[in-house]
Amino acid sequence: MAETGLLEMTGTVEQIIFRNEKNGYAVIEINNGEELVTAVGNLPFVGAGEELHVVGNWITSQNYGEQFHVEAFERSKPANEAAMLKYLSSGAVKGVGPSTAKKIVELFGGTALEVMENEPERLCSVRGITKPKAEKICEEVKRLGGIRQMMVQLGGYGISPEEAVRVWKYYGAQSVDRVRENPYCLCEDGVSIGFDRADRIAASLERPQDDICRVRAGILHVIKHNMGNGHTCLPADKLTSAAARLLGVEQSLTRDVLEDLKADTSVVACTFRDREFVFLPGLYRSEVYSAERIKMLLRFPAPSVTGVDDRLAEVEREFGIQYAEGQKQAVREALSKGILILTGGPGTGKTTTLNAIIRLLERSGEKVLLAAPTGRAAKRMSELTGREAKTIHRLLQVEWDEEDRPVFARNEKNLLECDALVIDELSMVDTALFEAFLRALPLGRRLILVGDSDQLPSVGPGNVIGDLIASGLLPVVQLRQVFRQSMQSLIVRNAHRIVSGEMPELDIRNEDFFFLKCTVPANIGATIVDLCNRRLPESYGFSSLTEIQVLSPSRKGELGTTELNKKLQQAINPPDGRKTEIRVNGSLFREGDKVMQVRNDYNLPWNRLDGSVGEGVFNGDLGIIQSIDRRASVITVRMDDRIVSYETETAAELELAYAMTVHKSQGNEFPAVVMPMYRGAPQLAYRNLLYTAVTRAKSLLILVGTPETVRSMVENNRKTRRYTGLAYLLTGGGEDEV
Ligand SMILES: Nc1ncnc2c1ncn2[C@@H]1O[C@H](COP(=O)(O)OP(=O)(O)OP(=O)(O)O)[C@@H](O)[C@H]1O
Repeated sequence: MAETGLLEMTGTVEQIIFRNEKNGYAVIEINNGEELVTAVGNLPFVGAGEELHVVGNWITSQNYGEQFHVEAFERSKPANEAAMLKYLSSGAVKGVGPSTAKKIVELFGGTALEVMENEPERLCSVRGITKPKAEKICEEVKRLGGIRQMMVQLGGYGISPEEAVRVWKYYGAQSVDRVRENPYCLCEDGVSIGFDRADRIAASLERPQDDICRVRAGILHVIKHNMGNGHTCLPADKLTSAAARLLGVEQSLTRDVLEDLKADTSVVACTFRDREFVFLPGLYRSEVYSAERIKMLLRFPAPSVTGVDDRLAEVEREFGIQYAEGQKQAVREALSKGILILTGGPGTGKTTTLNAIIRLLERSGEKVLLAAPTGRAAKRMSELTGREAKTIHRLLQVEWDEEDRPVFARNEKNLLECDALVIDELSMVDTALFEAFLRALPLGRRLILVGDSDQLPSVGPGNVIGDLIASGLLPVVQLRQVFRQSMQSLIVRNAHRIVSGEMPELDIRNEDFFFLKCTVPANIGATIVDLCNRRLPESYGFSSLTEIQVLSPSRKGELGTTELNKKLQQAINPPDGRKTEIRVNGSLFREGDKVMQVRNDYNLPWNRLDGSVGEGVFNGDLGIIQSIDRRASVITVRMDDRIVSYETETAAELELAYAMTVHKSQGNEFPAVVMPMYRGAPQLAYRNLLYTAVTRAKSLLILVGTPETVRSMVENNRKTRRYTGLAYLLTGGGEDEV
């Protein structure tokens, strides 16, 4: 069982010190006959009294000293009467408490488990155990036995105990049979073991390459993989050829199997302009719903507000501002039409325009709701409009089902109570979220969508803002004029140059945009670290932790966020005997580190310093690690005025955040941004990415690297092409469901 370099040990589990029920992580004490050993690792369903054979390594914990880190384990039933009593008293078998355990072991000794499993009627001789109770106990023991056996058997296929728990939840007692029959059942959404691993298991079972189950799973894998890249669908020809390449089979076979997938509605196909596109059913329904709902909103618009020009003149006087013609046009459209898309680059006055729109709508008695896709964007919207703005999820009163999928309490049956809904940062809204708020918006209400269509598209699948504009069906006002006040900023001027394909000015030395030429990657990294750790705090007074943000196009490589984070952590928050550290999923966290939440977790509880409590931490939320409790594996993070505790499982949602990818930075703004400019992955060297990075900086932007990299990004106008259906479905361009 042991692999090279690993140690083995056998003993009885004395007690469970800590256990995470969800992922099986546990801290236990093992008596190996000589001493009590603390062991940590993935030990699902392990109970006190069980005999364990563990394989792993000794590790030294700063707080707890030597611990045995378990990589793998095997278990056997409690070996003697004492172990049996310990096992049954521990509550491992539901319905059996310590006093019942004592009575059972007194009667049946070391054979208690066999009796419980095979002769439940004999249990009735124990006082207090009725026949139905005995049957229940028997079922529970069988279930536990089944889980153990399943874990051992699936372990033989390289499936970890944690993954085996997911398989069990999905397939129950049939788990092993299902995997043997069709290893690709592991790719189902609820199990989520990747296609590659399922394929290796299938190969070990000598399943042929052209096995239909394999081809089906391969096609679905290609679609899901592309969804991860933002597509909601794929052209059928591209899909079948990519799947054929992946699987090493003829395209004629993937074409045939695609027909089967269509026939049993595992996928949906649609023809747009003579080309067939393939969707997963959920995304197809989502785009169709959104297109139909938009058409309905256009057909049943909100009532027009009259006399806009006079009212606007009043607002101009109040705000002490002269609105430009484009802005006036936007206000007129917003008040006279049911839907408006307001778009424009930085400093073109979108927010200033929005403020007039909100003021005028409120004056005519409309109730206006404001929302944005991320917590940060909502916060910024609140600050700039002086009104409450929520995340879209919060607005729709999200809850999460067992599979962690969002379920919105606000929907077509429980509509939003408002006259107008304003959504900011539309470029970050993906297909599913767009559908969600359209479902909750009553007909006859106003919808104002604001965003910059040149920003990077949403992380999730879809190209909502692009498709809505491209459809030509909705009123769009594009603001182009940059106001003098904003023009003073070289960041804004250069952002506009970049978006129109011109080289930004790199030689100006006394404004807010600097370019530091550096041609060797190691020097670029060192310069960035020095800027963040010393030069910018000294010269500008920026805080390294909270005000300076390093952005990089990529996670990988010498100048990717992973490497930069290590270097920045070492410089800004170096190891210190007084600071506790912990390693989670290979990442080292230390007290005082800057971290980021990397996915939306609406159930994560927090408390404020003023004692108020709530839940929900969002993708992109930044914080500082306040304390680390290694024994309980808890990391406590302060995010603005909220304190959030992460346990081992949720800590996987944290990453170091001295550096973050440009994609992750969307919707955020930082006082100072520093970014490497060095040739990297060509698919990440493009104009929108540079534009998005530059527009994240409020007061200072420093690019470090080669002008050639800047040039190649500016010149590469490869708009990230996304295959989506919304624009076609809106224009009804001859779509035809197959
Ligand atoms: N009509 C106007 N006259 C004078 N100044 C204006 C006008 N409209 C906007 N501004 C000023 O231009 C600057 C940028 O405006 P605003 O913040 O509304 O732009 P934005 O498009 O929302 O920018 P960003 O996308 O960067 O947030 C602000 O300082 C604002 O006061």
